[in-house]
Amino acid sequence: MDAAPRPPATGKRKQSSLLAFFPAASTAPSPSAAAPKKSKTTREPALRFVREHGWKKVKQETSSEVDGCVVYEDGEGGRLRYWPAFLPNDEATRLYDHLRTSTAWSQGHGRTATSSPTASATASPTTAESPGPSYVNAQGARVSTPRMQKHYGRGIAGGSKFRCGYREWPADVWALKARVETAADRSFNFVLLNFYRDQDDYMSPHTDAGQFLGSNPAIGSLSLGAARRFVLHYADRTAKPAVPRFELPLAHGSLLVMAGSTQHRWLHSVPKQRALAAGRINLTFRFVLDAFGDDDRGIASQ
Ligand SMILES: O=C(O)CCC(=O)C(=O)O
Ligand SMILES: [Fe+2]
Repeated sequence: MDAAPRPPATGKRKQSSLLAFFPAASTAPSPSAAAPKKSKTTREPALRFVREHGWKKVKQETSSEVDGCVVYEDGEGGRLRYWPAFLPNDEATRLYDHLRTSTAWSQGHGRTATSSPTASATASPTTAESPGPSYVNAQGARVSTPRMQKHYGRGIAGGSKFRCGYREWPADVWALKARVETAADRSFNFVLLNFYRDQDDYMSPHTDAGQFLGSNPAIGSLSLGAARRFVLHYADRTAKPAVPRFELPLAHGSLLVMAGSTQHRWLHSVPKQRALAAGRINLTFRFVLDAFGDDDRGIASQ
């Protein structure tokens, strides 16, 4: 029996919370949900445009620390840096297998009603996933977050409507954080792990915004396992003639850093993807601002 049921396939879901995470109000780890499906982790060819609107490849970056970075800018202050092979293939495979089996994954519930993407991309947060009991979709059905999650690091409290307790970093994730910080040239104090068990798990269009992340947050996003489509949608859906869209397949062992004003104008998502032979784990490293952090290790540590 699958203890982590899928949301019902009730058609197209209206989207765009300002935060795509939130630590689950739930739940015991589910052995069946976290159980390996297959662990095929082949590296995809580097980078492919489906359509290119807005984002331009500006340069191939090399540094003494981490080579092989491709930089994209949207001309409006948004900046992506992508390392297709940030981790060696073997290491990425070991890490994927280890995190998949050793993490006490839980499945979140709860996303408040959404507002229009155009408004949400620029206004203060009015919508977000929250640790409520369930998410009521456009068809009125109650569904669970369509992936498994875990967070480590800084608690979020102190006035934010998003709350979670401090959770101790496992040594391997802490070590990874240091490497991502070196590449991104930023400090991080929080990580969210998303486990997409198979082709039916996904993440809806959203921005990684919220007062507790500051106005131009840098997000370090490390991918392990099956390459999934990472789609950026221009948040202004009234834009003519077409909604600009940019797409990267995030490769096994790759690192993507979103920075500058990216979160103001672009929604991102990981859609369902047919014919996938494996799961995927993504770690998004963030920096939670002091005013919203809560280091009281007694709070909601799980
Ligand atoms: O899985 C991914 O690549 C995206 C994760 C993400 O957008 C998030 O955690 O906010
Ligand atoms: Fe996100």
